[in-house]
Amino acid sequence: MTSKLKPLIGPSILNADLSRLYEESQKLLDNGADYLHLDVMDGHFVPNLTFGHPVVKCLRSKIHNAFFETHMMVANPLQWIIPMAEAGVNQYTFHIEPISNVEEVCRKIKENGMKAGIAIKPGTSVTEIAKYISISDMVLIMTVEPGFGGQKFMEDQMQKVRWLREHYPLLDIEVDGGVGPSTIESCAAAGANMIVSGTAVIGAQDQAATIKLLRDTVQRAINK
Ligand SMILES: O=C(CO)[C@H](O)[C@H](O)COP(=O)(O)O
Ligand SMILES: [Fe+2]
Repeated sequence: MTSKLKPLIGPSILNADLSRLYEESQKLLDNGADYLHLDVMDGHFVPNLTFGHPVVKCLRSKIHNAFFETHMMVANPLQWIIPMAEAGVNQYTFHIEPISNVEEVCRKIKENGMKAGIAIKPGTSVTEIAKYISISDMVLIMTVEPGFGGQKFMEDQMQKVRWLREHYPLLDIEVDGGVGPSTIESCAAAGANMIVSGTAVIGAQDQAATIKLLRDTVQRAINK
């Protein structure tokens, strides 16, 4: 069967040496990353703080061509759309849990030239997000509680990925949290095609080989 689904690997720089954000990001791209997953936390939606649009803008000034996804773990996603678009973000992925205006947020993201990704935490049902698929470009199923890198992969979230893939054969489905060589088979078999991997890629002896392994595993599952 031919399919338009592509395996895409987007390393997260959350657990990298952020004093060397540009060097670490460029190294990931040189080692085969398809996009960069930039974790933005506001200390409200999640109990942690990372960085915001000023830092993304600085990174964009040094890396011109790569696809930037910001994973917005923020209480008010509407607030940061214009600053992130101006900073050069390509895809703005936000959580539906804290808001009731998902349609408005998706519309504004697109009006500002970005793709709209919608995300759910482990405790949120997949049916909650399914109603917004037609107005979004991608769905992110979190496989850890958002807030910190280096946590254990939650296998029970794969039922959501399976359900989505069954109902939406060509949807871009992303998984994020605890994903690496030991958990990629499960993600790929369930139907995820966009793979965020932080600790496993950043800490790998051979980043290029690890990224390739993740991509090849997803490609094999797509080919089945
Ligand atoms: O959104 C996140 C945490 O909220 C990160 O993207 C995620 O945790 C990636 O890091 P790791 O692969 O180390 O789990
Ligand atoms: Fe993330």
